[in-house]
Parts: sequence; structure tokens; C-alpha cells
Amino acid sequence: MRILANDGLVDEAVNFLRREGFSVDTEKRDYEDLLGDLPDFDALLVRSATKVNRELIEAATTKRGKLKIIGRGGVGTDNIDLQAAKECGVVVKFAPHGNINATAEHVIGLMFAIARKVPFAHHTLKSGIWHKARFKGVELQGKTLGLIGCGRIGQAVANKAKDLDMKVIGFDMQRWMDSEVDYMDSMEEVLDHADFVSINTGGAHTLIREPELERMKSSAFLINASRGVNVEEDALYYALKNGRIAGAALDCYEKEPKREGEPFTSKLAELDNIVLSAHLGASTANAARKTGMEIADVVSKYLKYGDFRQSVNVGQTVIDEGIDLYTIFITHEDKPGMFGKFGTAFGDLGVNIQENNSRRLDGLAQTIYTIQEKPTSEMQEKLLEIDGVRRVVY
Ligand SMILES: NC(=O)c1ccc[n+]([C@@H]2O[C@H](COP(=O)([O-])OP(=O)(O)OC[C@H]3O[C@@H](n4cnc5c(N)ncnc54)[C@H](O)[C@@H]3O)[C@@H](O)[C@H]2O)c1
Ligand SMILES: O=C(O)CC[C@@H](O)C(=O)O
Repeated sequence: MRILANDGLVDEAVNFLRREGFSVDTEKRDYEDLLGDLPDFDALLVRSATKVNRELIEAATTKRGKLKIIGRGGVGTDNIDLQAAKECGVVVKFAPHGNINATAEHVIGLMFAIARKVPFAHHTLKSGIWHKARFKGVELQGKTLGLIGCGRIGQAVANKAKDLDMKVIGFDMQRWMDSEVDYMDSMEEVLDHADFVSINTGGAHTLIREPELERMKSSAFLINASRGVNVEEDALYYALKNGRIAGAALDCYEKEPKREGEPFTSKLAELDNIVLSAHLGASTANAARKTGMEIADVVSKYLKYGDFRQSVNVGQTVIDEGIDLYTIFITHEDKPGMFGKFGTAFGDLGVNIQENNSRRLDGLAQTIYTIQEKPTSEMQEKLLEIDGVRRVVY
């Protein structure tokens, strides 16, 4: 099977995939070439640069199009049309673990940078002027960090902030059991109390607009290494310009250049109480290695074993299907044709099969059917009639 890694892939992951028996192509295609070439690939691996839209997915999944899976080396899948992929029978998987630490460290780095005015001091020294009094900063120790979104990255930021003797509060609809975050009941409560607010939700919703900025302390700093859309840049610009909040540090923007070396234009860059980085949260060699290995592994498992774990556009397990399901357990001889007979039996009884899972026993096999109807003794009897079936229970 052929895999196209269109946004680069670390050598270790390329070698892993080759050892697993795949052919791997890392030559970057532009959009027009992708449209022509993608139908010949079984998997497409991307980071954030390649935009995988409906047209591309549909072109790669015509009757003879081979594309089966798209792997996103990272967390945010906003560059992939998940719905189009679902409609075309293409699973999308992500690799959310490899860049947790890199992004959390970047958040902490941005907090220090804006609190101690390091980039401004650097800038003035580079231009040959000594300024000391102008760059008095604030310490993180003893301050309150407010997290909006306390998932994988939020929790890692919380742990690091605790080590810096910060108090950590946060808001999330989902609460982790084992967490350093002191959870608040609303985002507003976090905004009211935090000295540093860090957005870590991801997604496509705007959370911080003028009313939210109005709620923040005038001495507070806003950090966004989540997604540009999470913060309304116009509102932030005026809040910073008018001293409504003390400063901001951003890694993500409403409009981000698509290619290395392209111009970046934003009126935020005019301000001197903001620190900007170019979506660098995950940009470390270590994160690239871990993320590359993670996406290679989960894509390989789908292609080789039909393993849905780490899918984002379909249920990872039957539990995620969100319907009532039942199980029936069959112990049977491990020989060809058994599943066909089970399928026919269920079909004759009008039973819809959701999934079957099988493991080899010594000379036998244990198969569990997950079905959409409650098992009955009639089902049990019909399955027991099949030659090679030893036991049926539910
Ligand atoms: N700057 C970078 O380079 C970089 C790197 C990695 C990830 N990210 C971004 O960070 C985001 C978070 O990553 P993660 O791995 O922690 O994801 P995650 O899914 O583990 O955590 C996100 C959390 O936000 C919560 N959430 C969503 N909407 C919310 C809302 N309106 N209010 C409060 N909480 C809300 C979710 O319940 C979840 O717990 C990613 O989606 C991605 O966009 C950026
Ligand atoms: O690919 C990147 O560098 C961005 C990573 C990050 O935004 C993510 O969502 O994983």
C-alpha cells in the first residue's frame, strides 16, 4: 500500500512505515498535483499546511480511488473536511499526544516573554539602545493562571504552572479527575480572577471578544496558543491599545500565511504590549518525532488491522456509535466460512450486526458479535445449528 506524507515526516516514522510494508512518498505536492495523484495513494498524512477539502477527498475516492485514511500529525483537524471524508468512507485519525509538552512549554515561554518583556528588551538592544527602567516586569510566582480549556495541553500547562508556584484555575465542560486545576463553573469566573488567561480549547469557536476582555483585570495578560479563531483580533487590538488589559502573547491568528516566507500582516503587530510567534507551539524536533511516530503507528494499524483508535470522524469503538447495542458470544472452530454462516443466520433473523471481534483460542475461536437487537433463544438455537459452533451465550 502507498502512503503520501505531504507535509513531511521524520525519517524514523518513514522507516517504521517501510518496515511495516508500506511504500512512502514524502515529495510535497501542490493542490493541483494532489488532485491528480491522491487517488493512487491508500493514505495521506498531513500536518497543518495541506488543506484537505471536499473536492480533494471526492477526487481521491471515486470508484477506483484508493484513499482510505487521512492522518493528521497533530491535534487540530481544522484543515481537513471531516464530514466529506466521512461521506466518502475515509477515516481521519489524529496524533494528539506528541506535541502536548512542546505546546505547554511554549505557553509558559510566552507567559514569561510578555511578563518580563524579553522580546522588547531584545529588540532595543539589537538596535543598539540600553533600556532597563522601561522594561520592569512582573513575576509569575504567586499569580493566578486561568485556563480556558483544560484538556491534554491545558493539564500540562497547569502542571508546569504549579511548579512555578502559580495558582491554577480553569473552566472546561469536562473535568479531569486527577488534575492540578481548581475548576470554576464558568469561563467568566476564570476571566474575573486570572492574572494570565491561556486559551487551550482549539476548535472553531470565538470565545474571547470585547465583553470577555472587559471582564479581565487591567493588569492581566492573554495567551493564545490554541487557534486564531478563538480570539477576536479586532477586539483584542482595541483592548491592548486602550490598556484594557496589560498584554497578550499569541501563537495563532485568524489568518495565517500558508507557506514559509510569506508576508504576515496584522495590525496587532503595531502594538508594543504584544508578543507574537508564528504558530510555533508544536515546532520542536522532539514533538515532530513523537507526533510523526504516533500518526505512522495509528495509520498503519488502520490499514493493516482495521483498528479505529484515534479516529476523529467516526466512533473509535462501538461505544461511540451512540445506539443501543447487545453482545452475543460464540465459541467455534477456527476455520474458513464461519463468519459467512453467522452473517447469514443473523440476516435471516433480521438482526443488524454492528461489529464482530474475534480472538483465537487453542484450535478454536472466540467471536463476539455486537448487534442492534436484543439476543433471544431463537438466535442462540439458530447459531448452535451451524456446523463447528460449540457454544453460544448472551
Ligand atoms: N500552537 C500550536 O502549535 C498547537 C499545538 C497543539 C495543539 N494546539 C491547539 O490546542 C488545542 C487543544 O489541544 P488539546 O490536545 O489540549 O485538546 P483537548 O481536546 O485535549 O482539550 C481541549 C479542551 O477544551 C475543552 N473545550 C472546548 N471548548 C471549550 C469551551 N468553549 N470552553 C471551555 N473548554 C472548552 C474541551 O472540553 C477539552 O477538554 C488543539 O485543538 C489545537 O487547536 C495548538
Ligand atoms: O503542525 C503544526 O505545526 C501545528 C500543530 C498544532 O496546531 C496542532 O493542532 O497539532
